[in-house]
Amino acid sequence: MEQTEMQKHPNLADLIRALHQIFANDKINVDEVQNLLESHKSDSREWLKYAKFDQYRYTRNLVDEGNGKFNLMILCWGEGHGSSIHDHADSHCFLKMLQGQLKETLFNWPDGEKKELTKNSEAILQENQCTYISDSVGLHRVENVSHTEVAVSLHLYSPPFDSCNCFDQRTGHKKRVRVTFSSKYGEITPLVKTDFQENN
Ligand SMILES: N[C@@H](CS(=O)O)C(=O)O
Ligand SMILES: [Fe+2]
Repeated sequence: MEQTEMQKHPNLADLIRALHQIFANDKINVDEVQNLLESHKSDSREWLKYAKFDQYRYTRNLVDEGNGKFNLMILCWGEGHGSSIHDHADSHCFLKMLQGQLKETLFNWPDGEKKELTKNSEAILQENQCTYISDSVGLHRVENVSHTEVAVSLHLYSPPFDSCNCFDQRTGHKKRVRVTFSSKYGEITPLVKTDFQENN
């Protein structure tokens, strides 16, 4: 069959349809999802309505609830915004860059009580790149280290979750936090409490 434009570079609507098909199966292939997300080329006209920035912290904006199988969301990172070191509640987590760059630092799970978390690796994620993490890979912190450019990323979590653990780098101490949405389907959600703390 001839390769259509949709198969090579699905637009956001095609991408969401394809994700629904993949996640209708119980067993998912991480490489397949990662390749699909990477094949999508970011077009800000498609996601601008979800991109709600906050002055003080990164925002989470729900795009699609994936038939209960996954949550797809757009995260908006102002200059210098970053997440705490956290896990992903036993879910698969795909992070695809839509605009700008983010620094991802991987940490190992705490090794015993009151010990500093050890860094595993760090990488700068470039526009359209897609990376994957799960609790079996480790913990991470994500930061927009730029002082002049914002960043926007697309995240897919399966199964969806509404809380995860944040970790203190120096002691390894963990704390359960709820994760919430600043907006859903392009509409601001009222009374959103902050969860992850600013790092910078
Ligand atoms: N996992 C984080 C974003 S990131 O730092 O990967 C969240 O869902 O808010
Ligand atoms: Fe994360």
